[in-house]
Amino acid sequence: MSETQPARAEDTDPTPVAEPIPEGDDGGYDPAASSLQGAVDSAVMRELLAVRGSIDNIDATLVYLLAERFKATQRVGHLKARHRLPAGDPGREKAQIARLRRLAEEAQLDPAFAEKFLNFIISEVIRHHEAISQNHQQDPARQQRP
Ligand SMILES: C=C(O[C@@H]1C=C(C(=O)O)C=C[C@H]1O)C(=O)O
Repeated sequence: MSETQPARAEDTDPTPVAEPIPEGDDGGYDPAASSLQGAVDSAVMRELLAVRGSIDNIDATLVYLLAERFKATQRVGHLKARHRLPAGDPGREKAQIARLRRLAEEAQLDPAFAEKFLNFIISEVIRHHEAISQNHQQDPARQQRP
């Protein structure tokens, strides 16, 4: 950059930018990995792999969705820690579970599974909130506001 040119945003912006993932770099993931390779008819294998392509897309979406959900619940955790609120909120959970069970029924998903899945996530969230609260009590000044 010459002395006379104004600084560009990319020269001055301190926000770290993630390295772009090179196209086609799937971390060595083999979508055709299977213990059935060679043991099933090739047409059946082709159909299986085609459906598995959709499953892979759905699983990737689930990871992104969960990452966003945990970002949101981390914010709730910091808010609760700052205001000394309890990690869990059973009243809220009861309402969420009833709602998700209804949605699951509409979507032809087993409502018992939907409830188990939500409870599994919530228990992890509560664990995070307890840790955030402990850290906050030990060192309130170090708590960042995400
Ligand atoms: C995220 C919260 O904290 C806990 C986790 C919840 C969740 O993961 O949905 C719901 C209620 C709380 O037990 C909250 O209070 O909103």
